[in-house]
Amino acid sequence: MAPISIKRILISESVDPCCKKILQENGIQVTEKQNMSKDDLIAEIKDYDGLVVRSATKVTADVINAALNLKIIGRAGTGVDNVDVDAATIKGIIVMNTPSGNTISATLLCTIHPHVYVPQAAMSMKAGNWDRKKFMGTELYGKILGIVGLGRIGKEVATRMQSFGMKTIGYDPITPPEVTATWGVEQMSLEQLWPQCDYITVHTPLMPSTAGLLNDTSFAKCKKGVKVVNCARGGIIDEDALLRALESRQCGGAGLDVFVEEPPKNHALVNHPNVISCPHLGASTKEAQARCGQDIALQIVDMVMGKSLVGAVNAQVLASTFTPESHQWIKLGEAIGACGLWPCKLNMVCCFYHNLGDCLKDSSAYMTSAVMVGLLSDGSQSCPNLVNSLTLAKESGITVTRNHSEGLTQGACEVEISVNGSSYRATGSVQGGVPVLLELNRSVFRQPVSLTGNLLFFKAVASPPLLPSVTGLLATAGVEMESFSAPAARSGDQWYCVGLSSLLVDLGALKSLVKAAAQVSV
Ligand SMILES: NC(=O)c1ccc[n+]([C@@H]2O[C@H](COP(=O)([O-])OP(=O)(O)OC[C@H]3O[C@@H](n4cnc5c(N)ncnc54)[C@H](O)[C@@H]3O)[C@@H](O)[C@H]2O)c1
Ligand SMILES: O=C(O)[C@H](O)COP(=O)(O)O
Repeated sequence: MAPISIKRILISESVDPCCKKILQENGIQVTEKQNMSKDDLIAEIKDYDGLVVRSATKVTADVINAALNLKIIGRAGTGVDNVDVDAATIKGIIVMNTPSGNTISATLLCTIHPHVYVPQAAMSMKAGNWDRKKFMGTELYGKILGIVGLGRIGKEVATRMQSFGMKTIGYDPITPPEVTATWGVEQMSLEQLWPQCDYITVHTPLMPSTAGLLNDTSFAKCKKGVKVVNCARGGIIDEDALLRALESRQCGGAGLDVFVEEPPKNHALVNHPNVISCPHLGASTKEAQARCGQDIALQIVDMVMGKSLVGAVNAQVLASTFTPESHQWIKLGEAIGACGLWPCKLNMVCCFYHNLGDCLKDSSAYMTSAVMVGLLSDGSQSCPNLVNSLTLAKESGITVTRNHSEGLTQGACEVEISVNGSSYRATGSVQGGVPVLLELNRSVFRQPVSLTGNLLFFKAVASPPLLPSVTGLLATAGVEMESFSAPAARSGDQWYCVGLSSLLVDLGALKSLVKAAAQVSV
């Protein structure tokens, strides 16, 4: 990827000092200013190329639009729900997080469970009491824990709670049941899960599909006295419904680290005797903060040097494609009303899913090879946000099957996408930190194709004059061919990939030579 010039960064929250140090050592000026009001931030942000935040800074569209030079928003932590990712993407601003930095700390907090009333007992003793009857707890041994969201934290919570003798069941729309079975979590539908649980803990991001996941209706399906934990994001458990359930004793207790409004103005939940709460402390350990601070600084430095783009939850992808059925060239960017810029979310793959899903479904447009490119660029197991992308894909009616089976080359991932009854398949892997495409719709490339830069994919009948014809055509369009990746097979319809100096303004120029085409800028 091309280097990005970042000269000045604003850190607007308490981020570990190593972050500032690493950035400065790499020639970036750093200003730290905490507790800014929205207006202060809007006035301040104008001068910076980068912004580093935690969860308290609300990086709204107003802030983003006031930023004249902003190129990167770094989240030293996991959740990016405080950043308007769409607004950033539309302005071409990369949003990146450090998704693994605080996993263990967050896990720690939610496993310190309200099974005994330790905080209340401690307060009572500080008040000079010795009350051994009041604080009767319950064992975890033999109890059933329902884990909603089986990603990084969900997995760590499961394995720890199993060590207390709990049976762990769960639900996740993306992490496959056979995967969670290997770490002892039996998956089932939420309908089946609610009535079985003695405890429920949620570990999903806050998204429209997870807001109010536990609500009046789901509480009613739970065992009387169920205990719940929310160390993920305020609002995943509906706060009003939780209060009602606590008051009716349908819910026997809650452990809350996060709130819809932080700090909460309404203290009804915090003050409830069966609630243990913390002021969003899931990531508040020295180790987690050091990791997140270091990770975000190094990720930014790597991006500035053009080495790699790690942790980006959005990426600017310009793509267009050709629909062979209608024999019409369409620019999908325009189809989704974004002038060729895909307003993607949670990795470029997600833009294909989330924003294109409806477009593809409704227009029965040809599923683009670009989709697969997007997938493969995130296709490695190391891609932390893939699960979220896949969630959104599913919501858009696109089925994605990922296969890391033994039949594949070491470390390779095969992706099959079904939409509108058609399937498309690609195989790729990550080599030297760079995602590569190995095979596209049965065209096996002679050399792995690096999925970086401006790429044109096209399907054409293999023939010796193809390369000179394409080169000539590109030259006429004022675009240089920087690389050419051909398939191993030399006959029939094959997929090719060409690295371009810039994307073609109009893919239609290729119409006379190719049967299908798509271009992306990664
Ligand atoms: N309290 C804290 O300080 C703290 C610290 C770290 C993370 N968090 C929060 O925890 C969340 C989870 O973190 P993670 O690192 O485990 O993320 P993750 O991306 O590894 O896992 C999230 C999981 O949720 C699943 N999911 C998405 N939609 C779902 C749905 N509708 N139902 C069930 N599952 C669904 C995803 O498929 C994924 O497996 C973060 O998004 C963040 O908001 C809080
Ligand atoms: O999503 C996260 O990483 C956690 O909620 C931590 O947020 P914080 O960095 O504001 O503590």
